[in-house]
Amino acid sequence: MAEVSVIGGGVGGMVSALLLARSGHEVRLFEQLPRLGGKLAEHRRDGFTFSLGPSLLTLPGVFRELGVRRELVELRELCRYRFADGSRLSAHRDPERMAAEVERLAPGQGARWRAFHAWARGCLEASTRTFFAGPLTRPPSEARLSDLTAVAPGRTLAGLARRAFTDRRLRQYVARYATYAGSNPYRAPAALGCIPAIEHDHGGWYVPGGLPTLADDLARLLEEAQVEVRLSARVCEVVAGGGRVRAVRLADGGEVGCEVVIVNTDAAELYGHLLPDRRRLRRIAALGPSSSAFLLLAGVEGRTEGLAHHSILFSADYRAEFGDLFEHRRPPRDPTVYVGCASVDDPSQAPEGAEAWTMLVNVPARDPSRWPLSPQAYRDLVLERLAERGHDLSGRLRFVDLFTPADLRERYGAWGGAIYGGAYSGPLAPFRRPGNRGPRRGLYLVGGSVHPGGGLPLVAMGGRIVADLVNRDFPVGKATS
Ligand SMILES: Cc1cc2nc3c(=O)[nH]c(=O)nc-3n(C[C@H](O)[C@H](O)[C@H](O)COP(=O)(O)OP(=O)(O)OC[C@H]3O[C@@H](n4cnc5c(N)ncnc54)[C@H](O)[C@@H]3O)c2cc1C
Repeated sequence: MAEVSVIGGGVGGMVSALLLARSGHEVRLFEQLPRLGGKLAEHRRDGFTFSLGPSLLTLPGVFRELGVRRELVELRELCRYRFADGSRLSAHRDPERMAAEVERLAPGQGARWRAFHAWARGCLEASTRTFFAGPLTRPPSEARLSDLTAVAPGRTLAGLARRAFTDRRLRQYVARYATYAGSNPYRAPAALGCIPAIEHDHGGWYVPGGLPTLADDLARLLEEAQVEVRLSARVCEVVAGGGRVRAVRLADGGEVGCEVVIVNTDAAELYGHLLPDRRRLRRIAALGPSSSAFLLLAGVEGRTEGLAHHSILFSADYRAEFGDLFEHRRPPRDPTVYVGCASVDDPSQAPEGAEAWTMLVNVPARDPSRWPLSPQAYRDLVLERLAERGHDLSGRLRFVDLFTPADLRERYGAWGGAIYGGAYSGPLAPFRRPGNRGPRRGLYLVGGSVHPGGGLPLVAMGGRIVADLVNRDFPVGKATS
């Protein structure tokens, strides 16, 4: 049995704390904010509720296995896409309906979508046996030689899209999945193309009451497992000596001794401040930050005919958009806009006769004070683009609250406001991100900035990987000195 300190109450931190407490360790979790959940958070105003983070849940089985029993709503339409030429594509969950919809949009491409889906499924199966299965320190026992080729090594996601489809719009649809990892499709590995198989084979889900209620479920499970949760408790140092961790030091001056420290803050925050390590920090910097988000949270008067729960309104030139994001590091002049409206499926999210709209634009992980235009001016640009693409909200806005990269950085300690730590840039990027074991005995990392990556299911899988590592290194029932 070990005394375990978890720094950060995001999903990765909560899952590892839960599993280790269930294994019999003594677990304390320190969260700097007054609530658990990290980026899984909400914003409320005047009867409207908005998610500040996740809006789509995938692979819900990962949470059910932990004991989350909440009823979920499966979305039959995963997302509605609108392309710059005005054409639309409804991404149906059911693969056959999706293939028919692709054929309707672009005759001749339905069969190509089936082939692409079969490839994505193979890639997902290979990734599940290998990449998601463990800490990557040794080949997983289930791995097969063919898994190496199943993930299309050496190809970018945009390259994969070019091979899969001859229609420009469908290439944009595939490339879009890089943004699930905050990355540039023209640099990100093709393996991210497995995400459509996650959505079409396992579904996309909504959590009634809003996705952030999942954090409340996990908090209840932590209480049952007798994890000691300390809120508004910022850790400012990991104390190490003799090659192992010894304690965590709190900003209020207190120190708590422990044999195991699990870091759920960004890896850059660990190596930059909590346990400075310039070499490891340089390695993270070399990845370049993943993208951040600019959110417009709007209380909208009236109901919008035919609005989907999730919509993507694409830009005209994806290459230029990602050039703005990752090369010029400025908010895209012609951004793709995500519109989420949970009140389509859940009336509790907005007052009667109104809608809660979350509009998300990918922006660089950079302080808005260094943008070429102010957040207010960019807000107006986004609303203009939206109006051009068929959603004119003028006269319907009760309010628009903004959430910027500076908020992501200040609230959660996210590196420059990056959502997922380092970007997936280059074919080997997934293997160059920080691993789950730290450079001292008893030090582990979990969460969106480390292996296996960000997004709710992956950070939860990371929590399990880290709990397994700790259980192996500090078996319950054995002295661990
Ligand atoms: C706008 C947006 C949209 C997203 N959409 C989706 C989606 O649709 N689907 C999906 O699956 N995922 C989505 N994600 C990603 C998902 O939210 C994250 O990958 C996941 O929640 C991150 O979990 P984590 O374990 O890395 O912890 P985080 O959420 O990063 O939490 C880390 C915690 O550590 C705390 N902390 C930091 N430093 C300290 C310290 N020194 N002491 C104590 N506590 C500290 C922070 O306050 C925070 O609570 C989205 C994220 C964002 C921002």
